[in-house]
Formats: sequence, C-alpha cells, structure tokens
Amino acid sequence: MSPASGSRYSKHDVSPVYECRQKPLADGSGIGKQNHLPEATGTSNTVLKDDFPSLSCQSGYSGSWPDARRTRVESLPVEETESCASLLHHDLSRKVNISYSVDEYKPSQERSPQISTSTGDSVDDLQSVIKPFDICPLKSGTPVMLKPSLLVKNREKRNEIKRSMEGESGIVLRSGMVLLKNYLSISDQVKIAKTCRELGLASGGFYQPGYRDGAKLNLQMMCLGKNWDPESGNYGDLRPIDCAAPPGIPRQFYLLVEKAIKDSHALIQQKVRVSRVEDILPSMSPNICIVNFYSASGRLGLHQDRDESPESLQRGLPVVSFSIGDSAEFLYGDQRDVDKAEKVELESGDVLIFGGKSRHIFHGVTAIKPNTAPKALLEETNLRPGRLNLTFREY
Ligand SMILES: O=C(O)CCC(=O)C(=O)O
Ligand SMILES: [Fe+2]
Repeated sequence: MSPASGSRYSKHDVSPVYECRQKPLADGSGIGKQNHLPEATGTSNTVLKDDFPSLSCQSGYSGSWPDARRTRVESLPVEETESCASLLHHDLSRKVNISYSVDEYKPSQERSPQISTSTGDSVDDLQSVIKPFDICPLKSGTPVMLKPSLLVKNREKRNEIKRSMEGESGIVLRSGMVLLKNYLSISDQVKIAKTCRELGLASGGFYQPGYRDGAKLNLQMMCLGKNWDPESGNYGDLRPIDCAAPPGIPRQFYLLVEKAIKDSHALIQQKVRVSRVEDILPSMSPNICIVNFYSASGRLGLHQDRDESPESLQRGLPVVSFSIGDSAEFLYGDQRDVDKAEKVELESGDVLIFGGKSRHIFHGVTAIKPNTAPKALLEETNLRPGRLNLTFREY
C-alpha cells in the first residue's frame, strides 16, 4: 500500500513533530541538556503523557499497532510485566525526579538515570522501582549449571551439525524479500546480544510497551536511533513513557546491515536478470532499530511496518531483521490473514530483508520454539530463553 493510495498516510504527509517538553530542572538547567520528569501523580503508566501538560506529544501523522499484538497484563508472568514502564507508575504518588543526559550513545554507566526524590526517598528504593529487563540475567563468565535432557542435547547437536554443514545460504522468498540463512556468525551473535544487554539495562533500554487501557505488548522492546511509540505509531527523539533518549545504533550493527544488503543484491543478481538490482531491493542506511525480546510465549500479530516516512515507504526502503536466540515461526503474506500467509522459520543468525515490492507485506511471529538457540551462544552470553530480534529501518 503506498502513501498515496488512500491509506492513513495520505493525510499525513508532513514530518512528525514529536516532542517531550519538560519543565526546567530545579537548578535552572534546561531542555536539550537534561530531561526532567516533573512531580509525578496518577496511577497509570500513560500518565506521563496525559496528566502532565508539560510533557506533551504531538505528531504530524499517526498509526497504531495491530490489536493482535496486544495482550492483557494478567496473562503474563510477573517477571515479564514488571518492566520499567509498568513499575514506574506504582511510584507516581510520590514525587520523583529523574534526570539523565540525552547526549549521543555513551557507555551505560554514563547514561544511567540520575534518580532523586523530592520526598527524600532513597535512591535504592527508586532504583528497585525502575527495574531494568536483563536479557542475559547472569553475568557472562558465571558458570551455568544446565542439565538438558538427552532429547534436548541431541536436538542441539543435530541443529549445530546442520548449521555447520549448511553454511550460510540465501533464498529470494519473493520480489524484494531475501532470507540470508545462518548469516550472522556465532561471534557476531554474541556481540550483538551482549551489546543489546548493555543498552537494554541503561536509560532508554528495554521496557514492556503498554496501552492506556493497561494492555501490554507480549514482548520487551527498546529503540535505537529514534524512538518508536507503539501506541501512537510515531517516531520521535524521546520516548513518551519516561522521556528517555534512545541510544544510538552501534557502528558494528550498521556494518552488518550494509553487508547484508550488499550480499542480498549479489544473490538477486544471480537469480534474476535485472539491469539495476536496486530497483528490486533499494539500499538503505538505517537510522532506527527496534529491538524486541520475545520470551517463550512472545508473539507478534500480523501487521505492516508503515510508520516510517512516506518517502521511505514509497521508495520501498527495506526493513532488515536479525534473529538471535530461539527460532521463530514467522508468517508473511499480502493480507492480514494467518491462513493465507506463508510460513518460514527464522533461526538464530538468520537475516531477513524485505523492501521494494515486499515492503508492505503483512508479517508476524506466531511462535517461539523453545530450546532451539545455539548452545555456543547461550554459553557465551547466558541469553535467557527466548528470541532477540532487531529490525533496522530508515525513517
Ligand atoms: O520479530 C520479528 O521477526 C519481526 C519483528 C517485527 O516485525 C517488528 O518489530 O516490526
Ligand atoms: Fe514488523
């Protein structure tokens, strides 16, 4: 669907104005240097946006995540619902000030929120309220006593043999849609998982996005480069829930995306005779990465990615997706209809690219397959059961 074809984009052809305006800090320092959460009152985790006139969000366009992605909080394990976002609201009856730097990406220690309270509560109290989500819960290097069943052990062995025998290979799934199997080496997967862990624990890190009515997405999310707000479909520089600035996209990630697009071009050239491969799959330079972590019960309903700029969508600039950890059952097709969708398994190390004529495909994740992550990845990272997915886009 193109922006001009009567979709929700047609009336929103201006760049989004997405603001998180804050009161100046008590010490007189202002916006642009520091963010400040003003006196907090209220009970819901959307209170920040709605109940503080000083924190407002405006947008030149809008969109929404499909209902299929929504899950009631009650159906999730406590551990998974107690993200920063949902915990923050428990403490909103107290006066909480949170400030942090919004400069470019810095190591997590430098970017961690500086927390103080106007009621004199201890910082420890508040830090336990704003609880980060750790995708690798034990520090790497800590011996992990795993006792997998014989069945699991055998399956892992088979998978690893299969992987090493197959090596990397590419498949053109349809015009503009390429699956690079086994593309990211274990060492790249380890680096990505560790980097995401570090970023995910710091300011702007993983949280469980939710809605005004209390419904939560069935995954943990963080954004790099720009923030994407699932509730409104807006991209912005700060995320509305706590006005945290998303960390930048690490350079190593850019390089892998660039290489994956080049290799996809070579693959398309091999399979189809075209004078300009970019007509089939345009190049792109990502300025947004949405990182999702799915636990074993994580799901993502069929949807289109169409919150990027009208120009990016119209040019068919691709979405590049990295899968790490447990395998996922991934569905894609021309309609939002599970029965008509094609199915493909995305395994750890796979890179999926969809652009050009496939940029507007409906896609989603119907299942995470337990105990399918490569053993070597788990040993090096202690990645928790589940799947890490990074989707890169150019706004
Ligand atoms: O997890 C995946 O493979 C897909 C993620 C996705 O579609 C999204 O974040 O928009
Ligand atoms: Fe998507």
